[in-house]
Amino acid sequence: MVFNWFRRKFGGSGEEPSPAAESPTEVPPAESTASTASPGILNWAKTALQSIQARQQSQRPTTVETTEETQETPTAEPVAADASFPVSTESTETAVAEPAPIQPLVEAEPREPDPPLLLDEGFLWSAAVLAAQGRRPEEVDLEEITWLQRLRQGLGKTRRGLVHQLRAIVGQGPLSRDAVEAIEMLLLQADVGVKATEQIIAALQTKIRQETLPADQAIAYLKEILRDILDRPFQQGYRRNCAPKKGTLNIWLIAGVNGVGKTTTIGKLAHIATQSGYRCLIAAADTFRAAATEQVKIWGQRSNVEVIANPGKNTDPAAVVFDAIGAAQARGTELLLVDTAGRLQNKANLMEELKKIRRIIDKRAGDAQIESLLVLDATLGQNGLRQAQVFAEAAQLTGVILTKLDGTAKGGVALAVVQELGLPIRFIGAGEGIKDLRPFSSFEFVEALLSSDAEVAA
Ligand SMILES: Nc1nc2c(ncn2[C@@H]2O[C@H](COP(=O)(O)OP(=O)(O)OP(=O)(O)O)[C@@H](O)[C@H]2O)c(=O)[nH]1
Repeated sequence: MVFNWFRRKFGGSGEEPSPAAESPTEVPPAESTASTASPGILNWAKTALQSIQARQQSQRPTTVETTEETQETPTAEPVAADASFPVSTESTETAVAEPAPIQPLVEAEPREPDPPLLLDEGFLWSAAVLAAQGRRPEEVDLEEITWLQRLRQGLGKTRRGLVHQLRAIVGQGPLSRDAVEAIEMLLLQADVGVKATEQIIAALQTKIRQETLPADQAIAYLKEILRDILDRPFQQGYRRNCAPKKGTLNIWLIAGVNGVGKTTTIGKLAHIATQSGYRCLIAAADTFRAAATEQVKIWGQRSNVEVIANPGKNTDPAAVVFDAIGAAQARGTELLLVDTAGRLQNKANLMEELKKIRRIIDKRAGDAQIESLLVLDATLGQNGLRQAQVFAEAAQLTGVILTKLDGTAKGGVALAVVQELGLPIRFIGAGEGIKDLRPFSSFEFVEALLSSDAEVAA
C-alpha cells in the first residue's frame, strides 16, 4: 500500500478534512520532546508509531519458494511500440513517446531507504501537528511524518531568524513603536513582503490592543493571521484541493524561468501521481534547452512515467504538446504534465511560446481540467515575483509551486506570493529528492515556520 497524497486529509487546505480538522487546534507551543510532550500527544504519537510499524510488518514481503519458471525475468511489450500511437497532423515535426522503462522495472536511482522509526522530538512534533488537525493516529502514514519533519527542517533557516525574536517582542503587551518596527524588520527579512507585513502588523496590533496576551498566545494568534493570508485565494473562488480529477484528462502546464526547478518538480509530481493511482504522462515541451529533454526523461524513468518528446533540436514545443494530448486522450491518461522552456532568445519569445502552448491545450483538450502552475524559487525571494506577473498573463496561471524552501532564510516569501499574486500555493518543494515535494497546507507550513524549537537535528 502506498500513500495517496492527492487524497490526503489535512486541515486548512484539504477538500475532505476530517470533521475535527476544519478548525485545527493549536499545536502545543512548548517544545515537544519525549520528556515534555503532553501525555495526550505522547499517547497519540505512540499509537501512530505502533500502527505504522504494524502496517510495515504486514506489508513486508514473505519469502516464497520459487520455481524455475517464476524466476525468469518477464518481458514486456515496450509501450512506445504502439503502432496506433497518434501523432500530430497539423505539425511537420513529430513527437515520439519515450517509453517508461520496461520490465524489469529498475529504478534510475537507488531507493531512498526508509528513515528509522523513532519516537523522537521530530516525530512528536509531527504527531502534534497531525493531531491538531483532527487526524486519528491509526490513519497516519509514515510519509506524512517524514514530510513534516523535512518541511520543518527545511524551514529552519527562516525560522531561526524569526521565532525567538518574535516571541520576545510580542509577549510584552501592546506593541510599542519600537516593537512594531522590530517585527516589521523580522518579517521583511524573511521576505514576507511589504503588503503582507503591513497586514500582519495591523491585525496583530488590533488584537494585542484589545487584550494583553502572553507570548505563546500572541504567537498562536500570529499563526492564525498567516494562515488567513495563505488561504485567502480559497475565499476568492479557487478550490481548496488541487488533486486531479479521476477518470478524466487533467493537464497541468508547468511554467517558470530557467533554474527554478520546473523539471525536477515535474518528476516529483509524476511520482505523486503514479503513487496515488493516476495514469500519468509527461510532455517534454522545453525544446529550447537540449539537456532539458534528457533531464525530464530521467525523471520519467524514476517515476515510471512515459515521456512524449521530439528528438529534433529546437523543434516546436506546441507540436510536442499537440501530440502529447493526442497520446493522453488515446490512452486514457488522467494527468498530463507539460514541461515548458524557462529561457528563450528573449522574454517576448518565451511568452509567445507559452501562449501558443496554452492555445493548443485549449483547442485540443477543451474538456480537460487545466491547471497552469508557475514554479517559483523561494531562494530568490521576492525577486521571483516580478517574473510572475508576466507569466500570469501568458499562461493564465491558476496556482504556484514554491520550490527550494530548504536552505533559504526567505521562506516568508510564501506569504508575499499569495498576497501579491492572489494565487493559491499548490505544492511546496523542500529538497532535491523525489519525495521532497508535497501538496501545500497552510496549517502545516505555518506550524513549521513558527514552531518553537531551537534546532531540529539535520
Ligand atoms: N534544494 C533544492 N533544490 C531543488 C529543489 N527543486 C529543484 N531543485 C534543484 O534546482 C536545480 C534546477 O532544477 P531544474 O528542475 O533543472 O530547474 P528548471 O526550472 O527545469 O530549469 P531549466 O530546465 O533550466 O528551465 C536542480 O539542481 C534541482 O535539483 C528543492 O525543492 N530544493
